[in-house]
Amino acid sequence: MADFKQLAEAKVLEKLNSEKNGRGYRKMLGAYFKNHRLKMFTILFLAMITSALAVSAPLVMREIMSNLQGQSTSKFIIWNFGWKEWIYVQLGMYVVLGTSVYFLNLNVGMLGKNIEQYLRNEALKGLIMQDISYYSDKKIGEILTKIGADTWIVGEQTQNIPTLILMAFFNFVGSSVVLMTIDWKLGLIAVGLVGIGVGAILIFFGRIKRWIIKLRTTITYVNGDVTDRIATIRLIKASGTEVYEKQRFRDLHVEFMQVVKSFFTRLSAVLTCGFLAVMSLQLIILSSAYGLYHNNDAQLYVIATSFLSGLGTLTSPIYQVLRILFGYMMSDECTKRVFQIIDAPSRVDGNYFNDSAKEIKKLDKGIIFKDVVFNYPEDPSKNVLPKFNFTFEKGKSYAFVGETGSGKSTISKLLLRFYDPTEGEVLINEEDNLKDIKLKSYLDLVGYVEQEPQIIFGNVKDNIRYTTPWKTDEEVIEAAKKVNLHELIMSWPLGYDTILGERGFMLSGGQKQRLVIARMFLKNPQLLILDEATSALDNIVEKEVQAELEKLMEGRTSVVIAHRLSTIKNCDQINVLAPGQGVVQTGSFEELKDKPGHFKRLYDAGKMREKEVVA
Ligand SMILES: Nc1ncnc2c1ncn2[C@@H]1O[C@H](COP(=O)(O)OP(=O)(O)OP(=O)(O)O)[C@@H](O)[C@H]1O
Repeated sequence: MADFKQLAEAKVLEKLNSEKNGRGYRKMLGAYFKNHRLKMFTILFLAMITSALAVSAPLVMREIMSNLQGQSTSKFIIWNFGWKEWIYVQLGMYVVLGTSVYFLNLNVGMLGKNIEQYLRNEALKGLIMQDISYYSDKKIGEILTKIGADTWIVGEQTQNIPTLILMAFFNFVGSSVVLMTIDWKLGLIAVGLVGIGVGAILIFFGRIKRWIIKLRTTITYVNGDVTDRIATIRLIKASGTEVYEKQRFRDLHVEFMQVVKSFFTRLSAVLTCGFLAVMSLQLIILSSAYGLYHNNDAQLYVIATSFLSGLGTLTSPIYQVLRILFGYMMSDECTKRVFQIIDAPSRVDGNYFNDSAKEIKKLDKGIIFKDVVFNYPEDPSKNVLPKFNFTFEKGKSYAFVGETGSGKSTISKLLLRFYDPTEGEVLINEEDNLKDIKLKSYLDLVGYVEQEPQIIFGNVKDNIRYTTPWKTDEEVIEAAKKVNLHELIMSWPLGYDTILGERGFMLSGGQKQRLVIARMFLKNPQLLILDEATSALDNIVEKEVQAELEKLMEGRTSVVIAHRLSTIKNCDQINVLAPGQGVVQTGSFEELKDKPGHFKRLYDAGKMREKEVVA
């Protein structure tokens, strides 16, 4: 656990050093209001009314008290008001105040939620547009914390911050004027003391920022860890490590609670100081009032009551500034964290918004890897594919085999444009650089089946037509029949409307893979990429699924990546890769199996296992 503390500390330092780069809360809110001026003015207007009415309450109170004391009958514009009339004025003010408070709450409530939703949408857009390498070094739980909790905090605080700022300002200015009008000497003392209090808070809060960063970093780390463990629940269940994990979670939260405690110790200290300052202020004002007017009881009574009522509004900025600063710092930190996602540059631009990029309608020629060199951007010093020239002719099937780590899957990732080549080009239809075309138009022509079938949360129908949502129910059923899934699906009470579990728990490995193949039948791609599509299946199921795949491959350009040589026997060309060397052997299965070299070694090594299947 010690490394966890170091990590949080290191992150805080890194954050404080790179602070200037992030888009913070103020900038975000400013940009939002620039596009929503009406909303901004409505909130400003309502806050002004609310605060004007709140601060003028002591003035009306003074009139009521003076009239009750029989001191005067005041003129209000043109009428002479007695104490009863002033009470009606007060009641009328409450009605207007209530109405403006209602609409103010409604507007800022909606503002908060709109901002939360805006940030969440932008972050999700950023995540979807990211290239695959973005996910290599990030925990899903950490990303979810930013998308879920951080945007929520910004939304919640936004409901309070703009109103609090306006209220603090209007309350301070308004009640200063009112109190000075009532008695300038006492007013000056009160305003001066509140000013000193607010200044002290501002100085203190500069120091609390570090703790806010630490708090968010720590909870993000904890959430990342928890999500990661839940995702590997099978490993925990299969290892019987439940008790160990329970203790681990507890330890993790002990660390978190230590950070929380340090934070709240500091926050409580400043809140207490604020509270004591407000209390002392009342005492100081009352004593000063007594000192100034103890000879005149009636005046002392009027001034003391109206001042006490006004002091509440004058001192409220102390609490409001505290809440503003806390909320602002929290939101600023959370906004910066969300913008880390939104502003992260993607290494691959799929030309989704580039209207001048070419659309590919058909794959009517081959695909060429021209002088392709590839190193993963995550590990740029390691060369995975040295200079590599290769042509995938239209309609032919190509297999890539080789020992683990030789770069087989890398070829499929380059064909899918998960990555761009470090050097060289991938040419579609033998002439268009994959980097320059609209990626979606190309991917619409590509089918991809990988080892881990991707089942989305939803019903069977929607899963099968995930890439082709316009296909009819009949076509979906036809595709399911082709992969021998129809009867199984119909045996379920809800048939094709059955919801598949979040990660497809209801299906066996072979059934999931069949469902993905049905998806491909429906998509009818012109280029098919099978990356270890059957390697997670046992021999018998593999044989069945392999038969479905061979049906699917018929007449299409196919790229098959496989460990089990039985699955590539019928491919037109087999290419053997060696780590860091690229293709070291090429030929048909029959040509290569007896020829001394890499393939024969692989073949001989797997012979015992392959024998029953290949024969
Ligand atoms: N995201 C990545 N970042 C850095 N290096 C990677 C990444 N993915 C793969 N590699 C490295 O690239 C090399 C080739 O990986 P690749 O997955 O293409 O091998 P493979 O032949 O498909 O292996 P296997 O048969 O085990 O699936 C390996 O050394 C691997 O460690």
